[in-house]
Amino acid sequence: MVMLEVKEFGKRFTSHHLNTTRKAVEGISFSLEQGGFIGIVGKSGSGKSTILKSIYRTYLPDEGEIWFDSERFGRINLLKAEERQVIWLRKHEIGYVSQFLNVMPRTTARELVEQALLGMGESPEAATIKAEQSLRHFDLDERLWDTFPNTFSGGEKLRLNIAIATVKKPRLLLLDEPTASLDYQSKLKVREVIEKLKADGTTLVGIFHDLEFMEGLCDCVYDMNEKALRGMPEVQR
Ligand SMILES: Nc1ncnc2c1ncn2[C@@H]1O[C@H](COP(=O)(O)OP(=O)(O)OP(=O)(O)O)[C@@H](O)[C@H]1O
Repeated sequence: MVMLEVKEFGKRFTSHHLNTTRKAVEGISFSLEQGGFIGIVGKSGSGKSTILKSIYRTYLPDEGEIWFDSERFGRINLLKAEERQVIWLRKHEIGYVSQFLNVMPRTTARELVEQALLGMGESPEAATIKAEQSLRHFDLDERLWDTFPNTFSGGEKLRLNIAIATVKKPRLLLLDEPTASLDYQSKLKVREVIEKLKADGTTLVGIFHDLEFMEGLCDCVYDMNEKALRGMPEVQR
């Protein structure tokens, strides 16, 4: 079953102070089966993040179509989805993880994961149990659960970020260079997390600068330069 289908997608940005409009991305087409993992590769500024942010509707795309197989709304074009539908999809079906943790200040790690579950309609009791399971699953040290994440290390922030995004078991998870600021050991942890998600049947689209990191994880890559899908390239060692 096709989970995500991007057709002739394009996005322009307008600079109001310069009174100019510039095409950042155009002619992007690919599709992704349920449980698949596409890595997007291409040079800096080629528009990789713009694609992910448009799927998540942080950006409102202005060309083409992005079809998503939603449990709630059926096949839905994310470019045309209403604001209330987008909010629902973000709460329940589409997760987004970057290297940055953008969360409510003065809220503990445990509360952040619980809030994601309460937003989905879980009872407070179930939210407490599932939040703890998720924090444990992603190896966040128990001593950190009731503290504020602003002092967490890069790896700890990322694991919390992934716990928040995945606790709702999204059908589609978008990974926007989550490992960019991590050391090798922390990257290995993220790899394990992604392998677990894949094993659970989550569909993934990810951007990673490091091709070696993607090897064996992605089923194929979308190359922004060639504007085509292809198998994983051999990594030069
Ligand atoms: N909000 C925005 N307003 C104006 N221009 C933007 C905006 N977001 C992205 N751009 C421009 O769109 C182009 C694509 O940016 P994008 O961040 O998608 O590239 P990228 O391939 O992810 O780059 P990198 O690998 O360096 O992160 C760039 O030229 C960027 O300057």
